[in-house]
Amino acid sequence: MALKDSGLLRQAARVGSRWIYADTETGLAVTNPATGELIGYVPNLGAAETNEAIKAAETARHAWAARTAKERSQILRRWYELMMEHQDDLGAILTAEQGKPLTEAKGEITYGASFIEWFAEEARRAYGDITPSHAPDKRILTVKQPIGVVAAITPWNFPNAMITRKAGPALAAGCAMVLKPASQTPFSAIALAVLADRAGIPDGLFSVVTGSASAIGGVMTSSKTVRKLTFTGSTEVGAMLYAQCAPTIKKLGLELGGNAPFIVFDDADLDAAVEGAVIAKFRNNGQTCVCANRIYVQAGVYDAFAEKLRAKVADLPTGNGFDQGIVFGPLIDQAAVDKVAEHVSDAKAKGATVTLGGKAHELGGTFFEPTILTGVTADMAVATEETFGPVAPLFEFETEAEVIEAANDTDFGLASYFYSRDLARVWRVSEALEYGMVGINTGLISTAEAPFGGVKSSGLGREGSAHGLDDYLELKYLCMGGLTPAEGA
Ligand SMILES: NC(=O)C1=CN([C@@H]2O[C@H](COP(=O)(O)OP(=O)(O)OC[C@H]3O[C@@H](n4cnc5c(N)ncnc54)[C@H](OP(=O)(O)O)[C@@H]3O)[C@@H](O)[C@H]2O)C=CC1
Ligand SMILES: O=C(O)CCCC(=O)O
Repeated sequence: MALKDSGLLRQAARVGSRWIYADTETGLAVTNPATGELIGYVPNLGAAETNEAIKAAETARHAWAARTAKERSQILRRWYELMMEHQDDLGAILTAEQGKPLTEAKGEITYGASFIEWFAEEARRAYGDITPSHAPDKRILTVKQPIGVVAAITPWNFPNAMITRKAGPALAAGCAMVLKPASQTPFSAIALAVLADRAGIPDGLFSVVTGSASAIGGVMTSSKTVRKLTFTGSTEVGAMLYAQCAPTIKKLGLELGGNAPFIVFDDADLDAAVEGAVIAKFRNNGQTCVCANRIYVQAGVYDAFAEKLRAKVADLPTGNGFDQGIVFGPLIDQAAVDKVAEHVSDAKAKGATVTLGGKAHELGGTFFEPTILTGVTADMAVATEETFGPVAPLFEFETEAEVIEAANDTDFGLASYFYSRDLARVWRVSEALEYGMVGINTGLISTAEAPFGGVKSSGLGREGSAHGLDDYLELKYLCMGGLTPAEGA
């Protein structure tokens, strides 16, 4: 891969103060999902190296937390600037290992960098407070302190931004982080560690350990030194990690699966709803936890919406993410293709109609045709399971009450969306949806300024926004006694 700065593609893991290089015999191969070509190797590390990284983090964190918030802020700011300076190379590495089109990959770098920028600013705002006291000789103070060593496990769908959304607040708060990136996309994480070094982030403060998920995760979850685990990925693995963390009573941040409803009411601006559905459904080829998974359209506009969406999506090209103008890249792997194909065939078998796509793409590999299904009903797998692929299932509904009940009838509660121009309905529906996030007349809700997170099986905690910093801080209450009341009081 031709990069402007070839040092960013490093076939090595960052463990404490050292880089451990991969060899081709024992290393893990990383391939391009669009072509199957080998990109390189990362070391296959396990328990010993994870312990080493945790120890280094525990050592590094004290001096880091003792710096002024402004000093931490300036170093994080430098990290952000380096990410932006190297946006082209970081985008190219991301497209090579993840598959998303280059423009979208560079967009993810801007998005990822924005978390470092935001938390560089928030570092200086970890305010405590003073509460009116219950006794004349006492004062009640609250201070916020860094939680300590944080372990992070991140997925392949956003190989940059899901890391910075965690590392930004952790380091801003004064914590140290040990990260295990997804095995399919480790080079984006490693490039971040290279830039962290260049930005002056001290040794041990941000380790990237590649290798066996169960060995690394086992040490992270059982370590008494690790005080918080932050994870983005499947609900199944998240629940397992939650259980593994129980004996050491860690704080947990879990960003898990979703089953987002996208509701179009009769009174919606239909063209805007179609634009929003394209973004909410097909961003990253349907491989995000906030992707619209169920599209509910009111009976009066169902046919018109279905046709407008079909016409719009039919024009969007699929191919290698490095080719000009591509909108849909490959899916991450064959398992993803199989799941998408299963959901389509299950829906067809139960009576749905395929109005666009519906099968593996003629390009072969892990490419799948963007697909639209009409006549979809609640008994189909697409209604209850996250497809994580480019399938838009359109359900028809009659009343607001009916669609709210259907939208909430799921174990998940991450993102939801609806389109309406009726102000009273906007409030009613916003309040009735049992979700952590609601997009109202928009299909794109993600930004560093907003609290990202879910309820129910979609997880715990919030990332981004001012609340995102609090997830890496502990509240400490200071009760100051023995204060002599003023004479005569
Ligand atoms: N909420 C979200 O954003 C995401 C949701 N998903 C959902 O999950 C499905 C499966 O995707 P998948 O990539 O397998 O997601 P996983 O949850 O398996 O992977 C996410 C991360 O967890 C790690 N991991 C896996 N098993 C363990 C373990 N036993 N202990 C510690 N860490 C572990 C993975 O490591 P490794 O890569 O080494 O296996 C990866 O870093 C998708 O189809 C989608 O539905 C997937 C990705 C993101
Ligand atoms: O899929 C995810 O895990 C996160 C979605 C990306 C975003 O919108 O921030």
